[in-house]
Amino acid sequence: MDTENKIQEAVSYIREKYANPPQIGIILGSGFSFFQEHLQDSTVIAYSDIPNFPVSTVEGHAGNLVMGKCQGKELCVMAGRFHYYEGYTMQDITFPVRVMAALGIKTLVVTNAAGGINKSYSVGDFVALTDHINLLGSSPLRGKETSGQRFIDMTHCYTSELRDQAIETSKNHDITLHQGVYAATHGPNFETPAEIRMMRVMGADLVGMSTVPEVIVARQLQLQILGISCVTNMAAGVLDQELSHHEVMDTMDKNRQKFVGFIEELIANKL
Ligand SMILES: O=P(O)(O)O[C@H]1O[C@H](CO)[C@@H](O)[C@H]1O
Ligand code: HPA
Repeated sequence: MDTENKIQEAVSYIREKYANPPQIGIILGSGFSFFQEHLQDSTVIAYSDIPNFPVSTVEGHAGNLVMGKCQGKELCVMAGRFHYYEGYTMQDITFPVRVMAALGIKTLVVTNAAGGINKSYSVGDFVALTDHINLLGSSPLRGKETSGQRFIDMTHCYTSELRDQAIETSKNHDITLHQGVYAATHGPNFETPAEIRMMRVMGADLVGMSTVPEVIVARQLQLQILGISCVTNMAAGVLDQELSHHEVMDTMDKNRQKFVGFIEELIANKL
């Protein structure tokens, strides 16, 4: 079956469960899954039930597509994302973005947990992405079968109006929101201090193991894109301490309330 038919199969299944077309898609990063509880009149659909969907294998990624309302808007929330390091292909991990676009979203909010490379950042800060560096070694648009345009422009990938609105909104909340460049690495091992020094020279402010494939496909589909990272730890070698997924989850847990107020206001007024 080709990609377009697979997308239509998934869309039909989701529409049977929840008829209202979503306006906004949100991908929740590691530890962000709690946000699904903030949707009203929601329908939770397990990824394992959706035709052609991959399933989550990472702690902190629930593995549900949650359709529902938030601040009067219709949302499609991915509580759990897919990473290249889980062994999926680039096409697999970005398939849900194609499905959300086919369901009708016009805006995609991509969140993630990331390591802070920029030494002016602190653990618990948030960052609105201005750009990214793809160190994954591949693109989700690679392949003989082209689903959509192949040579897409990446100059204005992250929508500046959405970023400006996020910065404005952050002023009403007890959060620090920087602007920065996200470097995506293959993972799943964390980086070495030497790799982090290299990424700093390249111009990266943050590092993580996701987001970029989803953003490339969202850009191909001409969605408006807002990328928000939580600095869950300082990147390897910045501090004299080892990194762990436990620390990543712990930081997200401590900062979840701040994030909810901020994102809800953004959804209500700006997205
Ligand atoms: O990017 P998200 O999914 O938020 O998760 C980040 O946190 C995990 C490492 O702790 C990695 O999967 C990294 O990419
Ligand atoms: N490196 C890569 N991915 C991450 C990190 C990190 O330091 N923190 C959270 N996700």
